[in-house]
Amino acid sequence: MSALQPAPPIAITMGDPAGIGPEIIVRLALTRAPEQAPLLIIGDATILRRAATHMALRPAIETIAHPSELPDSGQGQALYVLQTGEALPVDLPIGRVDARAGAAAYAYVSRAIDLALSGEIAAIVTAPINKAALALAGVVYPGHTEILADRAGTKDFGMMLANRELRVMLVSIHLSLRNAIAAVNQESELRAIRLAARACRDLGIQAPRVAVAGLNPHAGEGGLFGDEDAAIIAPAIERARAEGIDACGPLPGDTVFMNARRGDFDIVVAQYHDQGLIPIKYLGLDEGINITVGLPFIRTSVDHGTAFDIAGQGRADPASLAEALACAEAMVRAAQHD
Ligand SMILES: NC(=O)c1ccc[n+]([C@@H]2O[C@H](COP(=O)([O-])OP(=O)(O)OC[C@H]3O[C@@H](n4cnc5c(N)ncnc54)[C@H](O)[C@@H]3O)[C@@H](O)[C@H]2O)c1
Ligand SMILES: N[C@H](C(=O)O)[C@H](O)COP(=O)(O)O
Repeated sequence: MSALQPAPPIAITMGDPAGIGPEIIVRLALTRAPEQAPLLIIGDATILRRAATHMALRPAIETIAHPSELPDSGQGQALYVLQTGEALPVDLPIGRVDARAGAAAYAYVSRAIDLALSGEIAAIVTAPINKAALALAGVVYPGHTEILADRAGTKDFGMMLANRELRVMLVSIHLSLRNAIAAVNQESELRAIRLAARACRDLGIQAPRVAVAGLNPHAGEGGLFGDEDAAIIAPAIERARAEGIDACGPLPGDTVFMNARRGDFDIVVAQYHDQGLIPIKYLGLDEGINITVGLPFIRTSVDHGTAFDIAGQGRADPASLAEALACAEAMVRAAQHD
């Protein structure tokens, strides 16, 4: 896109209406400067108004039929809502798994994907969905990432979580631990290493240093604790190195994140969901974000879930959503200058 053309707006999907998504969106809007562009939300105006009322906040909440109706600037603290589907009942239970909420959350993401694929929005930022509610609504995908990748028609995608101290790319995402171990093969390793290097380059790191965490304790300790590290992961790293990627490992999973955090590596490839996400989330949910790598459009997300335990109490922190929006804005600017 030409640097002279304004980019289309970024859309935030509201997430599960019974979770903290609506309240962190309202709080985020009120942290913005009035001269900024207003937020475009794909969701439900009734539920956003309810969240604002619970918190005794009064942002302007307008509904629109298309992103092109969004004012350019001057209403930074307003929420413009692309209402998707029937309005939900104002007494929809808060903090509970509900099939109506799961179906609505899925509809918001689907609408966002349509708009991103047609170029009518520049990026998608997602507030959290609840996977149990999604499943109760009959949605077959476990999470956003799988929905986005399938709808975008790509199998070459990955989940990256990042904060100011660490970046992590996962070899597998939403699988049982047993299935995640079974999913460790040379192709899944190589794909994750390539995506990790690509994600870093997209963030402006010219020669990314990629560390690969081992699967077994002490990366197998010479075969004493399993042979996957030597038999599968090490050869995949060699293949990545032959392609020119500065990859090393497998390194013991219990210390590789510490080494990356002190600056030895730009990103760590983690062998399964919790191996990679525990170090990120342990540093705090407020700075972390989730980026889907490999899509034909930009997607960032909060690093936390629907937090049903505090939903409706006005205590949810919008910091991760603010970071996810800021990251999407930076990625849109970078893409404009490509
Ligand atoms: N981006 C996403 O859509 C996303 C991400 C993670 C989890 N989830 C889903 O969310 C649901 C609940 O997951 P969970 O309970 O494991 O994790 P969670 O992140 O919802 O909650 C974990 C803990 O962190 C707290 N917390 C989370 N976000 C917070 C915030 N913004 N401010 C203050 N405290 C916050 C919660 O109160 C809770 O104590 C699950 O269905 C899960 O799959 C969705
Ligand atoms: N694995 C993510 C996490 O724990 O933060 C989360 O489930 C979100 O995944 P999606 O972005 O695919 O919904």
